[in-house]
Amino acid sequence: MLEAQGLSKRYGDKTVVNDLNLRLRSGQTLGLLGPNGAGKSTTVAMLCGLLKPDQGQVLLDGRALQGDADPAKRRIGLVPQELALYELLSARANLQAFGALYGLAGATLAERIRAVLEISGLAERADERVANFSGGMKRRLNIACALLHEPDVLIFDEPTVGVDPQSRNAIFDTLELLRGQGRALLYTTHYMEEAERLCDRIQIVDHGRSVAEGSLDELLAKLPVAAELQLQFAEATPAAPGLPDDATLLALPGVRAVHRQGSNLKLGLQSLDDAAGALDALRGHGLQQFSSGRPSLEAVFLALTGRTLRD
Ligand SMILES: Nc1ncnc2c1ncn2[C@@H]1O[C@H](COP(=O)(O)OP(=O)(O)OP(=O)(O)O)[C@@H](O)[C@H]1O
Repeated sequence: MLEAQGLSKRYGDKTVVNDLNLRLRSGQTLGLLGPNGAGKSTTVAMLCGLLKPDQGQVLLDGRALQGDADPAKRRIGLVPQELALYELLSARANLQAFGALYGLAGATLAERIRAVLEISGLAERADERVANFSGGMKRRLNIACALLHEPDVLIFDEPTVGVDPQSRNAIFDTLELLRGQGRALLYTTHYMEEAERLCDRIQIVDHGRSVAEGSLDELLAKLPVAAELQLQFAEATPAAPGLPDDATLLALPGVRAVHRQGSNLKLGLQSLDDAAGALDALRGHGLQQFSSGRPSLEAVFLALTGRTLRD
């Protein structure tokens, strides 16, 4: 539905978005996952026509968007990272103001306000001043504003930053509802757990470039290991008494990678079945706890960029 082709943006001599392609499909959530400063918000601004790309174009159903004044932009809803609300007005008055901006009025606007208050779980607080709302409630109202004009494409720029768990779950429910309605969703985040949980497809960006795109299973299939064993020791692992060195660990059946960080040791395994043998070799030595399972997106990011998402 919404497609970006070869988007690039430079600030001075720094290229912050570099030849980026992406595609949003109806009834699907695409996660744009990358560390702080990867270029996600800049990409979002270009997708919405708020920022002119230096190169590339944005297509909506195959037709190129012509910047900020293009009427087709009405089909796109943006939930910006920065809250854009009138603190001294009530939630309802905020929605009336945003609805008027979209050209909604009268009974249509009243019905849309009722519907989005319901979706965002704010119906009972509709007539309270926004200044009295928690951070999570403000976020939910921010989302409600973007839903007023029933856009086909919805873009969420890190909507859960600084949000309490209850509001975060309400936001996730809203995303699932919108996806079920056949809308195309883009969700930017630097929380890989959110990308894993919410997104049908995930595009990993780093330094403005797309480094991988696919479903979670497709991305995990890029890894040389199919499972991980994580162990925590009482002391930093180089000092733990008698703990085997990397070469010894790599000689164990199915062990393909060893990563040490502080008192944590992580083994990449060919299969989950190899976890028991590796664990036997590591018992004692001050082992405090362990867990095993399939690798996370973090492992994909590390394998592709040599860094962790939180570096
Ligand atoms: N107007 C601007 N002028 C100069 N540099 C900018 C401007 N806007 C963004 N940048 C730089 O571009 C890079 C990408 O920023 P952007 O906000 O797109 O990243 P992001 O992935 O959204 O990060 P975050 O998760 O922290 O919001 C950063 O290095 C940022 O400092």
